[in-house]
Amino acid sequence: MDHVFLATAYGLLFFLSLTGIITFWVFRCRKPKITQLVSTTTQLPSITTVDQSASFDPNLKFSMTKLRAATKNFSPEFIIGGGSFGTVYKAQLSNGVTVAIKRLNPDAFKGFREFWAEMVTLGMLHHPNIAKIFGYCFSGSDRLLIYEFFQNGSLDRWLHLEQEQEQEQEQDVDTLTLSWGTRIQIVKGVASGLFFLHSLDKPIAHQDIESRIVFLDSDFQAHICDFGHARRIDTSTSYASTQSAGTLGYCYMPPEYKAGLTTATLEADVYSFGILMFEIATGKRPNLPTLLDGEEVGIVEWARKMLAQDKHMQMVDASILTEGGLIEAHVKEYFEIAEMCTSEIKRERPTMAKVFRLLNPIPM
Ligand SMILES: Nc1ncnc2c1ncn2[C@@H]1O[C@H](COP(=O)(O)OP(=O)(O)OP(=O)(O)O)[C@@H](O)[C@H]1O
Repeated sequence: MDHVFLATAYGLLFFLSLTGIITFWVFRCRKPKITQLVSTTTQLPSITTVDQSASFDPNLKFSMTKLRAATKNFSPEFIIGGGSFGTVYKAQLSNGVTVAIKRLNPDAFKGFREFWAEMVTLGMLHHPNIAKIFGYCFSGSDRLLIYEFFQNGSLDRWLHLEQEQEQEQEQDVDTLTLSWGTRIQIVKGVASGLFFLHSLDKPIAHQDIESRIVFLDSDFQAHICDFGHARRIDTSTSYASTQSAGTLGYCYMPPEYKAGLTTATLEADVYSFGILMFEIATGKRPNLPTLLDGEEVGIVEWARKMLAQDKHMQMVDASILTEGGLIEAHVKEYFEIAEMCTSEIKRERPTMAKVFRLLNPIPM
C-alpha cells in the first residue's frame, strides 16, 4: 500500500514539475508584445498601454475605438493633409485636446519603418522646438501616429503656397506674410531644436530638414517634425552606422551627398539648415533657379554672388522689405551665417551650437 502511495506521489510530482517547465518555456519563447518591444529596446518614459496602443503622455490615453469616434471613422471631413506615407486627420479627443493623426498607408512597406523610427525617436525627445508625439495605435494593418496639432500648419505653406494662392486671387498679401521678426523667431526655433538633437549624448541627425517639416503653432513658434529618416550618430566615427536614407530634397542636399556619400552626418543637417535660412529670408523656393546676370543659378550660388557684391538687402523677400525698420547689419549677419552653413566643404560648416550662438544677437 505504502509503495502504491509513494509511486502515485512521485508520479504527481513529476507531472507537475514537467507542466511547470513546459509552461515556463512556452511563456518565455512567446513573441514579445508591441509594448514590450518598445519599452525594452528604447526605454521610453512612462508608456501606458491600452490594447495595442501606447501613450507617451500619462494624461492621454488612446484606443482605436476612441480615435475612430473622434474622426467619425476617418471621415474625409477631418482630413488636413496627405503625404507619401498616408493621410493626416485633425481630431479632438474627449478631453478637449486637439491632435493630428497620421494614418499610415497599410501597403507602404516604408511606412512601417517610418512608423517605428518616428515613434521611438520622437517619443524620447522633449524640447519646445521638437514636435511632440502623444502616442500610437495599432489595429490589424492600421497604424496611427498621434501628434500635437499645429494651428498654423507647415512653414512651406506660409513661405510659398499661401502667398501664391493669394496673389492668384489678387487679395491682400500682407495678411499672410511672415514679418522679418517672425522669420527670425522661426529660424532661431529650428536652430535651437537642431542644436538640441546634435548635442545629445548620442547625437541625432534629422536628415530631412526643409520648410515642409517645420510646423508653426498659434504663436508661430517652430516645431521640427518628421523623424522618419533620423539617425543616431556614432560619436567615434561622426556618422551613423546605418546608411542614410538619402531622402533629402535635392536642393537641401549637401554637395558630398550629391557626390555619392550615403552616411548620415550632422554636417548635412547644418547644410540643409543653411538652405532653409536662405529660403526663409528670401521667400525663394530653393528648388527653383534664379536668374542672375542672364544666367540661371541655384540658390547657394545666387546668394554667394549677391553677398560678394554686398547686395544683402536686395536678397530679402520683397514683401517684408516694405515693413521698414529692418537693420542692415542684422540682415548681413543673418546671410553670413547661412553662407557659412552652406559651405561646400563639410568641415568648414559651423556646428549647430555655434550657429545658435551666432543667431542669438539678431533680434526677433
Ligand atoms: N501636427 C500637425 N499639425 C497640423 N497639420 C499637420 C500636422 N501634421 C501634418 N499636418 C498636415 O498634413 C500635411 C501632410 O503631412 P505629412 O507629414 O504626412 O506629409 P508630408 O511631410 O507633406 O509628406 P511626406 O509624408 O511625403 O514626407 C502637412 O502638410 C500639413 O498640412
